[in-house]
Amino acid sequence: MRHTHPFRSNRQHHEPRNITITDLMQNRSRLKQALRIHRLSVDGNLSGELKKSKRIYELKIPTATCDEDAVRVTRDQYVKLNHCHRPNKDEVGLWSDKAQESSKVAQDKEKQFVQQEKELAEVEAQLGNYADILEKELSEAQSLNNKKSEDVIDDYFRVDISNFHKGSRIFKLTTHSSARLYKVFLFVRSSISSNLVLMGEAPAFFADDLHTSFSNGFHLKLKEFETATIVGNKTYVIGGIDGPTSSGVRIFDKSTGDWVIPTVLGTKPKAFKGHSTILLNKDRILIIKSNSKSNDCTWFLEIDTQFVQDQKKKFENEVVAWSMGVIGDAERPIVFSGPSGVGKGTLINMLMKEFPAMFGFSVSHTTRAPREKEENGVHYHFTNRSVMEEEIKAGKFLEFAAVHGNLYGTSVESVDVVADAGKRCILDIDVQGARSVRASSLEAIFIFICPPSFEDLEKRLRARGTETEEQIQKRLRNAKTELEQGTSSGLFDHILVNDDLEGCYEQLKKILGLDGNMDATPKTQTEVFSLPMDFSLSKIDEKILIKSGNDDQRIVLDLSSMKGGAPGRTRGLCMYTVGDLV
Ligand SMILES: Nc1nc2c(ncn2[C@@H]2O[C@H](COP(=O)(O)OP(=O)(O)O)[C@@H](O)[C@H]2O)c(=O)[nH]1
Ligand SMILES: Nc1ncnc2c1ncn2[C@@H]1O[C@H](COP(=O)(O)OP(=O)(O)O)[C@@H](O)[C@H]1O
Repeated sequence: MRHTHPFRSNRQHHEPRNITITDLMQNRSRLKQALRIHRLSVDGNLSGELKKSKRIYELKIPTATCDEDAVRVTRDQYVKLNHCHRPNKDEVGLWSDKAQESSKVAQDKEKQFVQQEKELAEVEAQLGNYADILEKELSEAQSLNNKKSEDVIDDYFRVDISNFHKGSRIFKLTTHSSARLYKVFLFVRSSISSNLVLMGEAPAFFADDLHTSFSNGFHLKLKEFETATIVGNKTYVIGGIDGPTSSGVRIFDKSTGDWVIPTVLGTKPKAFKGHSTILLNKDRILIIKSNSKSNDCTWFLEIDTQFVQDQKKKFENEVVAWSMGVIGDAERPIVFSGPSGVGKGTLINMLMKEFPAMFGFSVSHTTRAPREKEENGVHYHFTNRSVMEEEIKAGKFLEFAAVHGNLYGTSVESVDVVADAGKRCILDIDVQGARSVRASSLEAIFIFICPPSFEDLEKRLRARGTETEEQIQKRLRNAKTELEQGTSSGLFDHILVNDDLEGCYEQLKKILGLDGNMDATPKTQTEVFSLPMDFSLSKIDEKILIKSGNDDQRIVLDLSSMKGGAPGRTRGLCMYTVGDLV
């Protein structure tokens, strides 16, 4: 039986065409010869689809796979890349430089962002270089084509540079059907290592073992522990085991036919095996981890919440954000603001000393120098401006502001750490920061502390003895504005005058409901139970039923009091087991 040549263009058919493993294997030696490829991998992990539409071919390769490949190749310092293009001396030098850059990047996080940008520019430049090489080979191939008749590979793919853009690792390849070389260059940029890896041979792409077919008309082979959730034109593939090279989330956009690696914000769940998902309100995906404890099984991937929409504008890319679900109604965080020297720190210390199990302090980042008794990681995370600016760009901060000539910011993590300890979070931030937090999903209580008079404030600031005269002057100047804004903006729920310290502290406790006889233990603790390995999820109103496949265990996750969300925790969840579902 004459086998149809899988790579030969067929001008009669403009239907999508898949290359099967069988095709590939049968043509292997010929391919290798024609391509001068030493190794043609037919790797079960790689799958893709070769689609023909008029004269445009698209090669789609699951990006997570590319990622892993990319990193392996990076570590091997390019040697393994030498499959289909024998690099010249300059190129080898270039790539080993790049490999060195990669380890440097890993060691030196400070330079990561700058490095990424630099590398991206280099990739773009290199794409230009390779386009020239490809162009040359194309004409060679065309002349070959005139000499030989049969037995040749007659599709030639050329990287269409216009399709290379940030965040996407799928490249459209344009065919030149008269050419005799089949060669595909994959240009892959790894977002984590910020290194790039270039040039592999065309991996095996095949379609005969695709086992997941989606109603929205594309084929996708999911890896183990991956789930796919369809939201309109987009399919969110969430990875169960999250390697260091993968964001754990990739999105297939049906309208463009492209895979997109989104910018992932928030603290993502640690590696887990197995999970189920269910879409909520089209703006977030609920993820329930298998084989986990009820206090650590619920996560949300926000895909179109207000926060995510705002971030999409900022990053000009697809954005998703993780938020961990917290069972129980964790108490609202408390934001303290007030001019320098008013006594915020003093009041906060009193509160934390009297109720150590109840409150946790959000340790801010700052670029100001530490004071004599201040400890890194306790009073502040002391950092420098360039690092902090990079981290701000990377979305690490819930809020940040320039105060008295320095940068200050609350990282998402600093608030999460307190919530994870089951404690109520206290933030000491300026008025600008308070405004940002008000606009966020943190749902805090806002308390502004005033001095009895400006003279008292000045006295306290001088008596503290931690600032130079110049710094004191600057703080006093800023205090005027802060006092104006704090007392008139309606931003704060409570305004306390710190005249007599003890009196002020009593008032504070009253606001927080701590004045009577009360139990000063955290209120978030609820019974912890285990979730099964296999279960199904169904949604009934605002309740999610988690039903075990093996036994009669039924768990209800009640989302009716759900609040908060990225960039913090999603709180107010209630989870309980039931015998019979009513
Ligand atoms: N926006 C914001 N302000 C902060 C943060 N941490 C501290 N601040 C504010 O920065 C200002 C200066 O703080 P600091 O240098 O410790 O001086 P102090 O106010 O005199 O104790 C104060 O108003 C703090 O409330 C933060 O993470 N974000
Ligand atoms: N009610 C008060 N009366 C007098 N001194 C106070 C009072 N509250 C705080 N102080 C003192 O004022 C100084 C500044 O207080 P601090 O808590 O460091 O202010 P902030 O954190 O707002 O900058 C400290 O030396 C503190 O002991």
